[in-house]
Amino acid sequence: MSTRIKFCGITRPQDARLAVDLGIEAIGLVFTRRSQRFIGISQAREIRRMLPPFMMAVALFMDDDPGWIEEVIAGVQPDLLQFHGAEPGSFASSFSRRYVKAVPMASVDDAVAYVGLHPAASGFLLDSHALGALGGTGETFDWRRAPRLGRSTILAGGLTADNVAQAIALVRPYAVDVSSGIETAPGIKDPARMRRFVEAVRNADAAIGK
Ligand SMILES: O=C(O)c1ccccc1NCC(=O)[C@H](O)[C@H](O)COP(=O)(O)O
Repeated sequence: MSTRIKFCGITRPQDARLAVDLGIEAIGLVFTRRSQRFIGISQAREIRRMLPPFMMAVALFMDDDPGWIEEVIAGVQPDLLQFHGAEPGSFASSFSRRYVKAVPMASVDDAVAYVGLHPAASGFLLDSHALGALGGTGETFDWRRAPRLGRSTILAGGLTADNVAQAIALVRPYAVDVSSGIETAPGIKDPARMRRFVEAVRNADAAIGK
């Protein structure tokens, strides 16, 4: 089973188009207003419409107001929600949509216990940031701390074309998630880096017989 790929923090149609052409599985749209990668509903809807069947639009939130989350769901129709804050499981599952919970690895000692707080989550995005801090920083964490969660493991935080092979070999994640490692500036993706990242993941899979 090949390693799935998600490009997070997409803000421009041309970047979404290349993501489609590269055959990756998902793009992330950031709806938390504090982010430099924030995207509004009308732009997000335009990008959402460009996605072919079986490619996901993931809506990212961080301790956002439930009214805003409902507005995004109604306006964009994301396939999956992704929560990066201190949202309890009851809150995350109250939108009747599948969701992924980010695990703030800088603040979490026992990732397995943290995961247990979200029994309804479809997956867990292991990210480098601390609880309450913004993601998309380009920082890595010690991959040896990654819990073994099988198909629920999404590895994130500081991945690039240069280090993703090592990360895949060590963690064997279901999917990898990248944002700043394929950018020239926050929210501005770089076509060459996007291509190199996908190539590096494909080569890493081949090297471990995946
Ligand atoms: O991207 C943001 O600005 C952001 C803001 C608040 C919470 C999460 C955010 N991003 C999450 C991601 O883009 C990724 O899931 C992940 O953190 C990877 O980022 P990077 O280290 O830049 O590859």
